[in-house]
Amino acid sequence: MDTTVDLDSFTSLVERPDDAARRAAEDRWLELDKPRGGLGQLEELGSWLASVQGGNRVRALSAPKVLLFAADHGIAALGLSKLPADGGTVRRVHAALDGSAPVAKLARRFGAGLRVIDLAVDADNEEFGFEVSRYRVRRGSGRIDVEDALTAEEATQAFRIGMAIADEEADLGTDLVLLGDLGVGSTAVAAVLIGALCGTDAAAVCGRGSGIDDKTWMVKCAAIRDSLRRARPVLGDQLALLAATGGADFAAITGFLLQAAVRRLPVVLDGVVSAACALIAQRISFRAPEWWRAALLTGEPALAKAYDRLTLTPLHDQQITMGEGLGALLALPLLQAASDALAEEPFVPAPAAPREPAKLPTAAELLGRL
Ligand SMILES: Cc1cc2ncn([C@H]3O[C@H](COP(=O)(O)O)[C@@H](O)[C@H]3O)c2cc1C
Ligand SMILES: O=C(O)c1cccnc1
Repeated sequence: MDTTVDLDSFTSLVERPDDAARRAAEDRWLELDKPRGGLGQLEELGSWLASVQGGNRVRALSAPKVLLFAADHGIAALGLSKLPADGGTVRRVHAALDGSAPVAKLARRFGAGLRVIDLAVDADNEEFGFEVSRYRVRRGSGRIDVEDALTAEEATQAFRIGMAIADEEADLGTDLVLLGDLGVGSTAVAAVLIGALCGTDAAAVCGRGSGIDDKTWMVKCAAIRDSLRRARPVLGDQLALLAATGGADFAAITGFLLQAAVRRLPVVLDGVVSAACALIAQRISFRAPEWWRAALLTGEPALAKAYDRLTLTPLHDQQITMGEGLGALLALPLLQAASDALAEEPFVPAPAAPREPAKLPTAAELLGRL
């Protein structure tokens, strides 16, 4: 694999979504059998889908997929999460894989694929199998309040892996990505990146993450403060920033978001981790955010700041606070509804598995029971 990445190239490689397609969709809304504006915010959402799909026909979404980027973070060793630093991420990855995690149940419900990508979980290489861990960059990451999360080479490698995943998904025909992340301590790392990029202090970006108490919040806040000091000198260099105070998941998501925009693959962002990466990606390509939608606010103060900067408005407000792509996935029915309403070809669901016909009693049998 090439070991360098030309960030400047994204400025020209990322194009704008198709404005003519958006205008055609706006005209089509007016022709449909409904009052003007009758589908409310779904109309703007459908017009956005038209612009990212391009061309003159909106296609009903048929291959949405949740991508969960998983990694451990050295800073979790300070005890700033409700989940254990030792084994918490491993358990969440298993829950996503065995179908018990809420995101896995909902993905089945909504007909979305689910792919878990282990970038740096603190586990043996064999823990989750080849498909999940084939892109693993390292095991865990450095404690960003005192040392770099990654080496420069690892940051570049993770970034390129994210790009490769975007290419794989685009080539597979995935038509919408619901982005998620999984990792103990990740909200602290995201807060550092967003705090650094927005020029705020630690208290303004430190949230409750997995549901921490006041005492733990203070530990987390001090860790974010110390990490912010390490982030500021490298603010002008996105890969150096990802190496110093990010992680392999953050670097991969950033590369993924940019290459997804190059490949015209629309993405729904989830919580504060995807927002931190989106903010970094925006600094690399100012046009890229036009390919993304924000799913929700999770209560993390850093998330609201990031979406403000990105001028993205959350699609729903269900007060989900657990990450793992659940918020992004909950936005899927809205996007499906928008694309179904606008598409000229009706959506044809895959046939359900044949069922045994119900055996109802005959009238004579019923009478016989009386
Ligand atoms: C039972 C439980 C299940 C979870 N699943 C995801 N998270 C969430 O918590 C983590 C981020 O928060 P922090 O930065 O505080 O560690 C992520 O793994 C996120 O998915 C969970 C949290 C809890 C308590
Ligand atoms: O914003 C998030 O992604 C988030 C918030 C709380 C807990 N886990 C994740």
